[in-house]
Amino acid sequence: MTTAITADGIRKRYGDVQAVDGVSLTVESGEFFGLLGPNGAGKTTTLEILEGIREPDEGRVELLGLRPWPRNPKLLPRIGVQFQASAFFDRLTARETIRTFASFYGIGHRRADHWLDRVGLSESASVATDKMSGGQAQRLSIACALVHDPELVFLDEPTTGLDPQARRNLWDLLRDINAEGRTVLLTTHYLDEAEVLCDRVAVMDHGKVLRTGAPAALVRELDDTVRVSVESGLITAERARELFASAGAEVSAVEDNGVLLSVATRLPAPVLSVLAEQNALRGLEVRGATLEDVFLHLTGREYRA
Ligand SMILES: Nc1ncnc2c1ncn2[C@@H]1O[C@H](COP(=O)(O)OP(=O)(O)OP(=O)(O)O)[C@@H](O)[C@H]1O
Repeated sequence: MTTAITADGIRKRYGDVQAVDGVSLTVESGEFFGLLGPNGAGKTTTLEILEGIREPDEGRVELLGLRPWPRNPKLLPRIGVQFQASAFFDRLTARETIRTFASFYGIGHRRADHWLDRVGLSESASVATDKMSGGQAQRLSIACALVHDPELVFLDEPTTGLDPQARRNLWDLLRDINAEGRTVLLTTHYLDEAEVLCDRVAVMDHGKVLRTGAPAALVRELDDTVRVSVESGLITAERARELFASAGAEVSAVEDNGVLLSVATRLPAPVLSVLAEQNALRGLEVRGATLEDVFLHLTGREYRA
């Protein structure tokens, strides 16, 4: 495998805020890689530095073996950067927009229209960009990033604000783009999105990468904790702790957030017996660890997108 992106010790400060604080990562060619973290974690700043549109205070970046900063004209045809939908010209239609982007690369109308079709916008080609739905605008912005067939694609929170169906449709499109051999680097604050799409993720918080790995591997490192939850109000957390202790049920946490009483344990059977004896099983859910638990474990706090 060849390396598509290398970042070594990148840092960026805005006034008092250390937005990126020593990020190093490597993305292999063909990988679907996610920068994952809550709002303000430093994902967008990291992405902009990787893309070569923002200069880091420190550190070194290589894309496809080349330095992206200062702007490198040899690199531009090989990378695709998704702009936020708000950057479109309001009065242009979807077709005029993609043809405009295509013209920057000397690409003709046929190829531009092909990309409209690829993202499912052929039928909305005559709609002005300011009249498009959020999902349509996101798909158009992705088509504009891909119109010159780049081998490396950067996407900044491509599904934010979309309804669940529109998100799933976009996931299919992103998977196809990657399956064609393109390297994809995306930022997201959705844990489920990272879990479903990414070969590997870098979990970020406060400008640092806390851990990098395949989502499933990060979850496995947690040693298979299972979360058992029931409706809140059936039994207090304090009483539950006492009963688990006297029944010899090993639990690592019992929390009540007012909606659910959740128990983290590696052995769910005795926990379930205790709850059953107390007639406290209403709303029962048992689930294995997820990336949410990985974040909790790495930062000591609940994930808030
Ligand atoms: N141009 C800027 N000037 C000053 N501070 C900034 C600027 N851009 C970002 N920041 C700050 O830097 C930190 C990291 O922001 P960044 O946008 O990189 O994070 P993020 O993880 O992408 O968050 P979000 O999901 O909200 O976009 C935040 O505290 C943010 O307020």
